Amino acid sequence: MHLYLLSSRVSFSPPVFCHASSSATLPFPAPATAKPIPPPSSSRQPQSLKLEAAAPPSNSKCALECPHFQSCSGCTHELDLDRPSVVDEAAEFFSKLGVSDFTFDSSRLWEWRCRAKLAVRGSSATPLIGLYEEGTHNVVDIPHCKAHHPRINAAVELLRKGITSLRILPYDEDQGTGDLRYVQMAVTTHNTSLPVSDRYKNGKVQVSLVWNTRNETSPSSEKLTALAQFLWRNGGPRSNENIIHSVWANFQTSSNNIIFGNRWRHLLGEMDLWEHVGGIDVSLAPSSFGQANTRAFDSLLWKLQKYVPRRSSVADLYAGAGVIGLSVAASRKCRSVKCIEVNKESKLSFEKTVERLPKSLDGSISWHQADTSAEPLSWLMGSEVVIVDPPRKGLDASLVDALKTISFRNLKPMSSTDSSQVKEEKRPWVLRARESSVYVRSSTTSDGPLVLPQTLIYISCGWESFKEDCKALLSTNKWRLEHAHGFNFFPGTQSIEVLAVFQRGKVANLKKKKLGKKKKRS
Ligand SMILES: C[S@@+](CC[C@H](N)C(=O)[O-])C[C@H]1O[C@@H](n2cnc3c(N)ncnc32)[C@H](O)[C@@H]1O
Repeated sequence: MHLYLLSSRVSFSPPVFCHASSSATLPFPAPATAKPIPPPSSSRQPQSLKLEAAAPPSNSKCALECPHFQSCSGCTHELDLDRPSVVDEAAEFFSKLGVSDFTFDSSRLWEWRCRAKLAVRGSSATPLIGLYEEGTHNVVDIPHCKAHHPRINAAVELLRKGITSLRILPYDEDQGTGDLRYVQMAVTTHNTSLPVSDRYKNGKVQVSLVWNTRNETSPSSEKLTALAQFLWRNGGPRSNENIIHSVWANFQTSSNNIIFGNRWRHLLGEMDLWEHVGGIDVSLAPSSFGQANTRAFDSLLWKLQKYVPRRSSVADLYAGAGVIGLSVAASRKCRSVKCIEVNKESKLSFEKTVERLPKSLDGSISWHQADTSAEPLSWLMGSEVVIVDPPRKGLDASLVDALKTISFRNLKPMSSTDSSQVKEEKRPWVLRARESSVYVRSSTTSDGPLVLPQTLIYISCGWESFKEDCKALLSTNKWRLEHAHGFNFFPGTQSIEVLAVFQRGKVANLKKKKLGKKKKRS
């Protein structure tokens, strides 16, 4: 049994052609014969390509064929969706660092986006629902977006009808007036009442309406209720469309560019959105971070799990709702997993996900609301494996420094945050953070501070910042880079997701050590 203690710390569809192979790992480049791929909505197995530096360009023509490409800022390239050119650069980068196993996994090339935040502008008669035109604040309508899960496009059309028929006013940025500012569409593709092959295409959409009032008691809330009911009546489970999972409201009146305000209200439908990735059921509240490409994220999680030793102790930094940490807690039967995340809204989703973990797990699991840059050492000490998944800008400088300098000499500061001395902590910000932590106690105690991280797993969505962080980490010879993999998280862009595995110590030292041991034995 898990015991919770809230306690201290912180459509246009011309045929598209693309290389496709059922083989899991192919030498690159793939065979030159192009064959038609199934329609984008069908379920496809991920491909993993083993890449070498300076691989010759692929003949692949995996084309986006999106009618909005010229105007919308969402996608930056139309061809070779299966292999953005940054992959060659990555292969070369890792090869120079001595990594020989770099692979690139591609899953869905179209209809991959299961989470979208769209601006709502224009007028009630002609609403614009989409992304900004590059370099402007002009919103481009993208009803036939090829990256969106088709149910997102269907929900957007329903919303458009609702706005028009109920005369909802889209937000006017210059005046600060209007009702509806943004909409977030998040798709769950996990419906166990359907055969596995039908689940993805039959996803349901959690719609979050960002309303331009302080709260639900404001005069325009009647319109909000009417819009939610319109969506539910025409898209909910009793409708012919049956595409809406739930409707939420977020209240935001700020004049800045921040999409969401602090106040969330569940309006209709199921409260919890469940998805299944990395072998576990995960709950994703609309206010928590969620990965946009569900399928690619699932592939990454399965790969990542192999690099976490069984029964190890793990720290998951930049954890969101703890999906990565909890997935390894279950698959690797970890002794302890602690998740650290700055957004307090992720806590509830973490707790719900924990509730669905196998009851047989006996490791300790915790989630802490904290800024990892504030006292990074306190989160690193005591765990054998550290997983970092920072935003696009990369790791906080203080965390890079801590990773570069961490040694047993740092043990003293750690003891001051030991739970036996909680009463002595007087700093109000630390005490506040402690109050928002969640501990799942178990028969196994977590490691003490006398453990230093031996494995660092870096997940990156920002290639440029990753290269900088990687060079900084390797500069002191405290870490060596052992494995690297790329994942096609954002087809149509030059962004890839990277999974890099570092081990503590430099290669030369290790060899010396092994030689030394052999000599002693002989
Ligand atoms: C790329 S997301 C990864 C989330 C999570 N690993 C997942 O896959 O669902 C980065 C996360 O880091 C959090 N974050 C950003 N800066 C942070 C900081 N200084 N300390 C802790 N968390 C931070 C964000 O709120 C966000 O949830």
